[in-house]
Amino acid sequence: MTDVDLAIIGSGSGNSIPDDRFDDWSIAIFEKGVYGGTCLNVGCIPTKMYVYAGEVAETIRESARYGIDSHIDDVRWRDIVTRVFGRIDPISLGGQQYREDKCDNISVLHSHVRFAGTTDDGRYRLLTDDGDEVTARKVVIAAGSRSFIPEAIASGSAPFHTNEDVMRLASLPRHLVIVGGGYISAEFAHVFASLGTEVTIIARGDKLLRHLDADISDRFTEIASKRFDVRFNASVTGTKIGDEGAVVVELSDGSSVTADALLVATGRTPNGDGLHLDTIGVSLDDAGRVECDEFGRTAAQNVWTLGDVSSPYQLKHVANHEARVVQANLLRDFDGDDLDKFDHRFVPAAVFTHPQIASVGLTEAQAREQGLDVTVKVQDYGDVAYGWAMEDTTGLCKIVAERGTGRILGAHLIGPQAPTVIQPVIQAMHFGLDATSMAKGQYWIHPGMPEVLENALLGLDI
Ligand SMILES: Cc1cc2nc3c(=O)[nH]c(=O)nc-3n(C[C@H](O)[C@H](O)[C@H](O)COP(=O)(O)OP(=O)(O)OC[C@H]3O[C@@H](n4cnc5c(N)ncnc54)[C@H](O)[C@@H]3O)c2cc1C
Ligand SMILES: NC(=O)c1ccc[n+]([C@@H]2O[C@H](COP(=O)([O-])OP(=O)(O)OC[C@H]3O[C@@H](n4cnc5c(N)ncnc54)[C@H](O)[C@@H]3O)[C@@H](O)[C@H]2O)c1
Repeated sequence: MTDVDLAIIGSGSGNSIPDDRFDDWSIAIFEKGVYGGTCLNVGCIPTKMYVYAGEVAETIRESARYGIDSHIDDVRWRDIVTRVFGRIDPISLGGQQYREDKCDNISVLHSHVRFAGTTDDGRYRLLTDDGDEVTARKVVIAAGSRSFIPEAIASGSAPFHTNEDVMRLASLPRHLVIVGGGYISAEFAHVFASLGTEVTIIARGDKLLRHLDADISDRFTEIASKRFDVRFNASVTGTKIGDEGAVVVELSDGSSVTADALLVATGRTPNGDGLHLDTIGVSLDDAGRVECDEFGRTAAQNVWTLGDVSSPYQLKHVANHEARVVQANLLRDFDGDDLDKFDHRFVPAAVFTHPQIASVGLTEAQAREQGLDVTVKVQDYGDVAYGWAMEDTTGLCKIVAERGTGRILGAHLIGPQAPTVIQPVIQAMHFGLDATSMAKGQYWIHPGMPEVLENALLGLDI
């Protein structure tokens, strides 16, 4: 049995907690999977490397519009896979080796771990599947989330993929069917279609990216419906293996889709259910998240949590922010009155599909539901100089603000570089800058794409 000052469950954002302020703490990091967690290995980073390859392919395809004739000779899938993971795998391994070989105060245990109550002197008992027992004075639960697989697919006979393995397929599928109409679906549909795969999306509702502002989800749904075969209002009732190993996905309307591969992108389940949290008096909420307060404290003394396992926002920038808060709080008293708080006021998000999408704050519908006096301006990308130069016909920027005060309530963009273009609005909201001051109180580089923001702000009826 080993005794440590701090146990960290999960090497994603949890791995960023031990810095030099913790050099005299003994620390155990538990990781049952690949070191570095979801974002690095099977999430944000590799997906965006594929998205970039997809963007290059799309640029070539669209080049004739600008008087440049070009064509794609070949898509070397194996080389794309090698480029992506040839860069990522060494980073994961390097991070693991740094903790194992260079941090004398840290041990890494490569196993699933769970709680087993407390010792007589109040230390937390942690048992690994490998048979190790560790006791800890403080614990950080940073165990992330996993793909949710609908029962009809889990119990079907056809093989399926998730984000864990779809980026390492042996060859580029000719036809990919994706179940789900959210983030992961929108990003992978773009990637695979760009590289030449025929894509079918199975969506439960009548729109894609339904959680976004209606103008954005409507626009994306319209664009995606032209690019992919989208089956709306359809659920999967079963799967089977067809001729020559094909995947057959059976739908609630009696139809079926036959493809080479099936990708499941139907949300992510927090991993708190595998931790035996009842043994330390910590509960999961109705969504399966580890319950905590705004400081990251669970109901158990000196047990903290952060990221996908407990957060309503399954986003890396949120997990990282929460890790910084918990890191600062670990160095203080659990019951102190000087703890840092999670700041979830204006959490931005982006979907790296085509066109790119970014949003922050309230949708127009949410602002109206709150009874606010709302003013809205939708500005087309094509009406500002750079969007016009690109001959953009689909991009839009929507700003939602409060009439009278000019308080910015939300911003929603679909169009080239939307996740970059939106950043000044995120900053304005965080620092309390109103729409008029933001529009008129600074220069906007002409003819830069952020002029789409300037014009939207100026167009508000405040
Ligand atoms: C395909 C995809 C693309 C994404 N793209 C983006 C993006 O572009 N931008 C963005 O902001 N977010 C993105 N996300 C979300 C982002 O990856 C997550 O929000 C983030 O990685 C969560 O970090 P975390 O530290 O909470 O969990 P993780 O990084 O998942 O780390 C948790 C770790 O805990 C380990 N673990 C779990 N249970 C145990 C246990 N009992 N014992 C031992 N180890 C355990 C797991 O193996 C895992 O490695 C994406 C997610 C996916 C799936
Ligand atoms: N760019 C990014 O920041 C990024 C990219 C990818 C993933 N992520 C994170 O990962 C999370 C998970 O992504 P996701 O796309 O899996 O989830 P999601 O919540 O974005 O979308 C899930 C989709 O699956 C559908 N669905 C849910 N249950 C279903 C069922 N039983 N049968 C059929 N359809 C069902 C939903 O209606 C929805 O369309 C996201 O919520 C996001 O937080 C972020």
